[in-house]
Amino acid sequence: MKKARVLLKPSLLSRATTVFSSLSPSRLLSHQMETNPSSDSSRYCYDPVLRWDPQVEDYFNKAYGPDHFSRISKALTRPSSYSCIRVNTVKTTSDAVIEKLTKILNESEDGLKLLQSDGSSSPISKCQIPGLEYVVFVHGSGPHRIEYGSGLEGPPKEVLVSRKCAEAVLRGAQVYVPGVLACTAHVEKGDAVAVCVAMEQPGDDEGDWSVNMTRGTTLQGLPSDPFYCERRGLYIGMGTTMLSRAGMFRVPHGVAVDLSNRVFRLPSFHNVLEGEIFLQNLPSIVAAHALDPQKGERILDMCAAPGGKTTAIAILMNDEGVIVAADRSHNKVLDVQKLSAEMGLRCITTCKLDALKSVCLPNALSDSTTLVNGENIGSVTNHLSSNEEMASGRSEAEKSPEVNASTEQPSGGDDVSEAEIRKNKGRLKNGRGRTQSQGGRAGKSQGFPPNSFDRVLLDAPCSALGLRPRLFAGLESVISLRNHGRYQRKMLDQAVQLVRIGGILVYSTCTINPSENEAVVRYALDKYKFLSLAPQHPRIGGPGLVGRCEFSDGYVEEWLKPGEEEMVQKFDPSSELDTIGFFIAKFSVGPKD
Ligand SMILES: C[S@@+](CC[C@H](N)C(=O)[O-])C[C@H]1O[C@@H](n2cnc3c(N)ncnc32)[C@H](O)[C@@H]1O
Repeated sequence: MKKARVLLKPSLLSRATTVFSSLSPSRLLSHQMETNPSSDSSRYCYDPVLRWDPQVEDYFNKAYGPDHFSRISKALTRPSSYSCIRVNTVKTTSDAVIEKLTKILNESEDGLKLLQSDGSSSPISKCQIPGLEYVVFVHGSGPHRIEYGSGLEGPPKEVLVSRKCAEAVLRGAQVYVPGVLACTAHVEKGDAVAVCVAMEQPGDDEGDWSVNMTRGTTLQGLPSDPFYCERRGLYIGMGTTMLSRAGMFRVPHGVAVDLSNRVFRLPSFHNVLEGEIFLQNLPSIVAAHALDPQKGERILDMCAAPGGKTTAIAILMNDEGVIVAADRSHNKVLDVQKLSAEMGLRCITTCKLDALKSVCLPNALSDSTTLVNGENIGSVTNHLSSNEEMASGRSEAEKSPEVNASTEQPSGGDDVSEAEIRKNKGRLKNGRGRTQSQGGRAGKSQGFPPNSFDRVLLDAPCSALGLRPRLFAGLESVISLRNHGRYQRKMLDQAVQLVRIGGILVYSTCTINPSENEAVVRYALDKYKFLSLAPQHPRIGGPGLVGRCEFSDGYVEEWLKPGEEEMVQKFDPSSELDTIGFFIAKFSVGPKD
């Protein structure tokens, strides 16, 4: 087995000093206590410091103020203190779900720990926010102080896991075999081990970070071990090995460590009450409410996978109307289909579509062929109507007056022949457009005509710098953060065209980065004078950032203007709501010139 390389070469020390400059004084002091590891309580604890690119840190310090950004940065390293569960009200009720979850918790060891941690009161409660009573919270606990070395003369045996594995474990997952990178020598099945995290370290080139460790490395529990210093304060729990050391690096999957004593205790509801509940962050649920979808409407979800918001919207519409759930990735579209089928939602139609090419120009499509959910619907003589039908999953003849009333009919829609309508009617009766019957194929779309949706959700791909827990953030530079914003503006340019006059456009991201939030809103309002910010219900997030930021390279980024900040919702991970970082803007679409 190859030996792990020592990571911090002398030439890198100056950079490493910058990287570690934000270490707390107690952690700096504990660097000097390597001689007696087992008594070093500041080593065997969970006290991570999130690493940022220095220029990004500087930018966020300017945007939020250093104290506030330091609180945000700390909050990002912890999981939210509760799991948020959206109940599928098409299938069940929150009371029924609470009853079932209580039973599940009472019957599991982890669940019992949660019940005990909170005295006599139940860790399960209904959300008190008006309109969100179908959301259920299961409260966890932590951070807990864990005695890693109690009763031991030397340091505890250790299992070192990847950062991604650790982030999942902090959310309640088990320690699975593929996440294990290194382990102490002579570990047998049933041994007590401390689990710690291998964090990315700076590489030779600027902005280059890697773990740089061979999987299967043997740890000696000595300061000469790879990652010895870097593991300080990165211990996430104590557990029992389910495999010997050799087994951990031989078998391809399975649980490596049963982590019974965790820094954070959060119930894992993986595969529980499938179809009846969906684990979803609170701001994502609020984003679906901000769209305010109405029964019978036609909605486009431009970046839909895995379908969390799509299904939330479908439930708000009581599964009546049409939601086109699009995503660039074929496999991810299949995930949306699977989720919709599990939840028993029939109003969702899926398609593979690049959001940057969502708008089709009628003259470019006269002889094109359109696939819907994997089925060829033939040459499109009138693309407008065919796309409309694709979105609706039914022909014009089948539409209820309610749909027609709430939908602006694009001109030329009645050019479709009677024969075409009859043909499609028959096909649709057999279920075309129903996600459940697709058998693992995602239909391609060539885009939609302008003004063809009542509402559009653009839940844009983003830097995800609001997701929690996050243990590392060094990969984003100010340039990459700006580039995310550019990509999102291009998507927004498409979204704006697809919403009908009088319709609604919701833009959301799961990042704290103003370049992807306030700056995108500024762009939209300045470029499209027919857009205006609309009030959101419920509004539980905080205000957006007002002002601008001037960068050292001369680039100026404009954010919100006074008066606009209360119209958006910015979810701050360090606030009392204890959510992920998230941003929602809702636009009304006025007459377009
Ligand atoms: C933030 S996630 C969406 C989460 C989803 N709305 C939900 O609530 O479950 C962003 C999605 O955008 C998709 N995506 C990225 N670039 C895209 C593009 N150019 N066109 C369409 N989808 C894209 C990704 O595949 C990813 O699934």
